[in-house]
Amino acid sequence: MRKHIVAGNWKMNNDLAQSVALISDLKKQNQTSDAEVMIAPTFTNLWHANENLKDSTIEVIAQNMHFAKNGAYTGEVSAEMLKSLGITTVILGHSERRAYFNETDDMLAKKVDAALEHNMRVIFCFGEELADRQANNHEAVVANQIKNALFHLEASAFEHIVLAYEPVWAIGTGETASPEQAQDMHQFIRQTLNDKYGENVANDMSILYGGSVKPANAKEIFSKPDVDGGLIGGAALKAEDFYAIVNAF
Ligand SMILES: O=C(CO)COP(=O)(O)O
Repeated sequence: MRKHIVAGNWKMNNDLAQSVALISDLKKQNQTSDAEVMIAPTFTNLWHANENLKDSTIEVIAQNMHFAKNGAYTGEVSAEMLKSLGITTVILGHSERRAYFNETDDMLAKKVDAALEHNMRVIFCFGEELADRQANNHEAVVANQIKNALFHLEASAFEHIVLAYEPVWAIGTGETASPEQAQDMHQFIRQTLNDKYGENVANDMSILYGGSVKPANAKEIFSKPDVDGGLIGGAALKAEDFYAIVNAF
């Protein structure tokens, strides 16, 4: 079902003490919007974060996982391991994973399959680079990222998927897509889903925008009809800023 979602991606930030402090600050915030709220701490902080937020309205989610059940994959974490902590949602395909850790569409398709096999929800990220947009190729790039990793799935699988459009040129740069650019792309994404799976899948899909969302610009971005929420990086590291965004709906 389509809903408002605001998810904080902590990336590789916050050691244990900082994470404990931020969670304590988050618990003091007041939510006035209907958004579903999530935070994605590092693997090392998942257990305590989840224990601390069990009775709260904040869901603790993972930033990544491997596609295999277990085995000789040094440094990796599986769906079963996440689920053993009570984590049932995972971010997959973030542009930093694609750029710095060579994650390909094929690999992401396997990760999506593994997450769904374990009854997990996936926040699937994609987005074009600056050169793609300058070459007016952004829609084709995004359509391919979605098709290559997700279009082998049956329509029913999309109930467990949230999409996150994050233009690479807007991540951590302070430069956001304009609300109109976000809306245009989100509409295109919904149309792409419609063409393949029909109206129900397209209309029910929650599509998040990510890339320099801040308290000052969240309201305008979230006011667009095809923007269902945000994936927040830098501004998710301060409880007040994060909740200003959560409450921007
Ligand atoms: O990559 C992002 C969230 O996943 C966005 O990061 P920033 O909000 O820091 O630009």
